[in-house]
Amino acid sequence: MVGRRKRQIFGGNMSGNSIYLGFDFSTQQIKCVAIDEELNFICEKAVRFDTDLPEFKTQGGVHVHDDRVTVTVPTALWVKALDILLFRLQNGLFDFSNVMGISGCGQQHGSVYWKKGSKLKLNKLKPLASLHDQLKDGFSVPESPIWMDASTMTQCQKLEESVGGPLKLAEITGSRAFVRMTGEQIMKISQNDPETYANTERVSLVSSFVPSILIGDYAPIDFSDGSGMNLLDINTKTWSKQCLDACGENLGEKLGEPVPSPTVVGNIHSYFCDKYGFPDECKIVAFTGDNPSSLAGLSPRVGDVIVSLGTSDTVFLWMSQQRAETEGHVFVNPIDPNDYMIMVCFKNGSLEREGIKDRCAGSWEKFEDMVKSTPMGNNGNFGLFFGQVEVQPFVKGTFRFNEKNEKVDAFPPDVEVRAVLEGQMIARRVYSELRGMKITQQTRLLATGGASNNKAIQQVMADVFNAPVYTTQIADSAALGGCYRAIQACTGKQFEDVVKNHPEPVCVAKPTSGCVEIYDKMCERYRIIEKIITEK
Ligand SMILES: Nc1ncnc2c1ncn2[C@@H]1O[C@H](COP(=O)(O)OP(=O)(O)O)[C@@H](O)[C@H]1O
Ligand SMILES: O=C(CO)[C@@H](O)[C@H](O)COP(=O)(O)O
Repeated sequence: MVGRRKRQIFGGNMSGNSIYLGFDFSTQQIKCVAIDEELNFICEKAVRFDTDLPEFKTQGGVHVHDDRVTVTVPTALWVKALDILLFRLQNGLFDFSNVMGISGCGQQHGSVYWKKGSKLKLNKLKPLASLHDQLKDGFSVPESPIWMDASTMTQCQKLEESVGGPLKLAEITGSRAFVRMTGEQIMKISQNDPETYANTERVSLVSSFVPSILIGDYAPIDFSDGSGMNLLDINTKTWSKQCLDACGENLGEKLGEPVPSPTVVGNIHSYFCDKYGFPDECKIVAFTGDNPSSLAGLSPRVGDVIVSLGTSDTVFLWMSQQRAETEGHVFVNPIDPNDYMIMVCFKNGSLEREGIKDRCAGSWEKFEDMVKSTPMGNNGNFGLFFGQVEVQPFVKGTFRFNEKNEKVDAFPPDVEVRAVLEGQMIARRVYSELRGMKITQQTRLLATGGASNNKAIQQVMADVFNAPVYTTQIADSAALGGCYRAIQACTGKQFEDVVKNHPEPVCVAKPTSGCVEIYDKMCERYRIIEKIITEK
């Protein structure tokens, strides 16, 4: 929630102030938050892929292919979801006529392949037909590869070799090669299906695909989400020729020029004015990645560390300097392109917790009680749960060790629920520390995402990191970040001025006495266990 939630009803903008919308196209759903320039909350709406769009047959928002490593989303699903979301807002009597700016974000790394001729389709959108009917045949690759995909090991190797190794690639693009990165995904298509690649006139990220529909033309990729592609030189903020050449012929032309994140990319297309009542002058601001957008939506203080618990778990912070590492990622900062954002990402987040909740507890309430009933350190039991191949370590499977460090096949339910939380948070801490994160007396952990209001998760996080956990009332900081960034770019205000009414986060969990000794040792143990399971 932003400011005081004084106007929760649609059409609540009685003052006639300018309204700003923030969209979040994340893994399991799309969301929209509306606020005014003073940051008063107006409304929010969501469309969930599995339940609201069952015809696309997604599970957890995605299609996992038979090989278990290819993971995609039908591009047309996102197109249909956008119309449904706007229709739901309209049906709730939301008045679009004061919307002066829109921005937002998309799940990172996912790519969209526009077929030759699609630019014209975008230009000519007509309000009498749906977006889906007009655009569904506009994609040369109908299933967009997304961040959960792990099918590009060969391409990772090739890209690293082509620039002189993993560290060199990290120096140029902010990350060594990772299977989910967009450059590697594009390389796979250009190698395996050159005809389809040649028939593609534009490659968008999820984050540049949505504003392309909104302006009815190809919208540029922003520097911050562009940093998650292994293609952008984060030092010069231009595409790296070496990387482009390794990934596909004429790739620069298919990507278009990247832009700073706070850039107005065009006015809204008449389709949206005629159908929903947006004003002609409504500006569309470049969208960015969902994690960079959360950085904006949480408006952190120096030293704050953000822990996002969505489908993926990520840990990130704002940095004014960066150093290349083979762990984690450096992105160009979404608010100030001269600064950076440092991040580590874990694929097995909410879906692993949810599976164990279903199997061992039945409800989140029971899950919380079970975690509370077990001691910090779980009496020496340690578990790592990788239902999908993890980002780091690059491993799949379930690994349970008892207090004698013997491998066991199962834990009692209450041990299992604590084990998943401790194993996850310890891995998040170890990798954040490898990436240079330092917890000091001043550090606040700002928790966000679907799982961030779970009391047990908050407490385990506070104990493992030895830092207090804070939340804000709107858990969807990514969509909110879209609103803030829209105000920043549309009004030309400094970001600090935009967020001056941003509500102070509230402390929800403090470290328990004795946590340091327990979890410092468990972090050491994690490193040993990780070696054992990766060597195997
Ligand atoms: N009370 C809860 N405790 C823990 N996790 C929860 C709770 N409520 C929802 N979640 C988790 O939140 C996840 C969705 O988070 P969200 O940030 O909305 O995802 P995304 O943005 O990736 O689509 C779900 O997969 C679910 O497991
Ligand atoms: O791959 C990454 C970040 O590098 C993921 O964090 C995606 O950006 C998906 O985000 P959520 O849907 O889990 O928020």
